[in-house]
Amino acid sequence: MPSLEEELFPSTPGKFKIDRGHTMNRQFNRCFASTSTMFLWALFLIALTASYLSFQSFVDSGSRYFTASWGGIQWEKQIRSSAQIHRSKGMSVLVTGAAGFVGSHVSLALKKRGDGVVGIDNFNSYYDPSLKKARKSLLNSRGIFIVEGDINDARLLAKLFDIVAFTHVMHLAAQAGVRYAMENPHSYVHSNIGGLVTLLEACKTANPQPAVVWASSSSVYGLNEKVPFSESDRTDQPASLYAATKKAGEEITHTYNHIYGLSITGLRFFTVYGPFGRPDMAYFFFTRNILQGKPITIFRGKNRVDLARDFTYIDDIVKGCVASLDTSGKSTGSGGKKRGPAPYRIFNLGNTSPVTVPTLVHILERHLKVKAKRNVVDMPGNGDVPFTHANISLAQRELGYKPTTDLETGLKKFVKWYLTYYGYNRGKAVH
Ligand SMILES: O=C(O)[C@H]1O[C@H](OP(=O)(O)OP(=O)(O)OC[C@H]2O[C@@H](n3ccc(=O)[nH]c3=O)[C@H](O)[C@@H]2O)[C@H](O)[C@@H](O)[C@H]1O
Repeated sequence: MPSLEEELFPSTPGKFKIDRGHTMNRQFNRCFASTSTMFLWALFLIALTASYLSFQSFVDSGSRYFTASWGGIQWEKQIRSSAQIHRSKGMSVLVTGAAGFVGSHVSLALKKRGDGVVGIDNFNSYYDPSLKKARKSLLNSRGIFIVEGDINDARLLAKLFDIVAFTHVMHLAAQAGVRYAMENPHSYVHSNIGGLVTLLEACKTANPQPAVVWASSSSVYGLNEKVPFSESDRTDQPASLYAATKKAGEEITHTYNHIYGLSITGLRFFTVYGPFGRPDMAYFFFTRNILQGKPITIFRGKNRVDLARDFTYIDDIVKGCVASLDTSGKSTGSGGKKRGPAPYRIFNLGNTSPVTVPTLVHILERHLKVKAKRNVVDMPGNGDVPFTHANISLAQRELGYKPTTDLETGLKKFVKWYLTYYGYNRGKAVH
């Protein structure tokens, strides 16, 4: 039997030099017995070549069609409408990670006061994407459009800056989570370093350049023992790859500020929690386990010392983010060239009152009215740090940042949201 290739390309040079025997020759002779058959074959080959070439150029010029669902007149219209500013001296902000925890809250706050907001999010499955879709629906209902795409997609970013002259970028897309970095180290490099550079390249090239405010992390303080943590403290002893990529982000943004005149503000968030939060964080999955009657594992530090975090409520973080955007100052570059010095700032956004993990569990038990099944173990060497504590005086001075929600109040709001969102059925959360 002739191969498919032989059937379609009977005149391929070389093919017919091979003597395939009598049967083959008979078929060949039958095929080309008349001129009209040959003509039809020629037409067929021309059509095949033409469609192959046009397919190739389609693939080359539009590989995005195979990887993402963006583009088109309707799509651009939605972006323009979402970016529209509805207050005087308002801004148009590109929010990366807009379907994420902090991203969705910041987007809503900006939109509420009349700023233009366009979101971008890749809706990855690091945690339940249905929660991200729910946040997206909420944002859509307030007139915020979220582009489904990746910050590593330079063509998409260029297109967005083509459509809208964003005045600001609120960069919150990242691979979060301290302990997951041991499982999937490359996802941290991909998002927190590769994605950041791709985004900064787009920002530096944009004309006008936007001011960039982005999420660093309290984890950059790593093994620093001087408390409370101040922005001028050592940050060269990260305890996890997550922390290392955030620290790298601070250095990378510095170079873009230095070379291209991008206005940069890095925000070191301290364990942010609240409604619509991240299910990979302890307060969130402790709640789920307590309601489901499952045990929770509480890590304990050296010499049986409790671990503590400067838990910071989402609304306080949002105020810090918005104030950072408002005070960011302008980028000075254009056409990829620096025209003068631009601001480079780093702020702690914490709560300034660390609470131990066992206390966090007590508060949850009280709000949930269910007793936790505790399993206390020594802190594994998984990237955790024993405590965090923010000095926020710089943010207070420069941004007017003043957190107002303590853990007791914040967790009460979280639990209320959790029970409304997931439901509560005799100790079983419905997921
Ligand atoms: O501020 C940040 O920059 C980071 O904050 C957050 O990290 P963390 O402060 O580590 O929060 P989270 O995981 O909720 O653990 C809280 C506490 O529970 C303890 N913990 C945790 C898990 C467990 O099973 N048991 C336990 O005791 C654990 O040892 C810890 O003491 C963000 O996730 C991270 O993305 C980053 O933004």
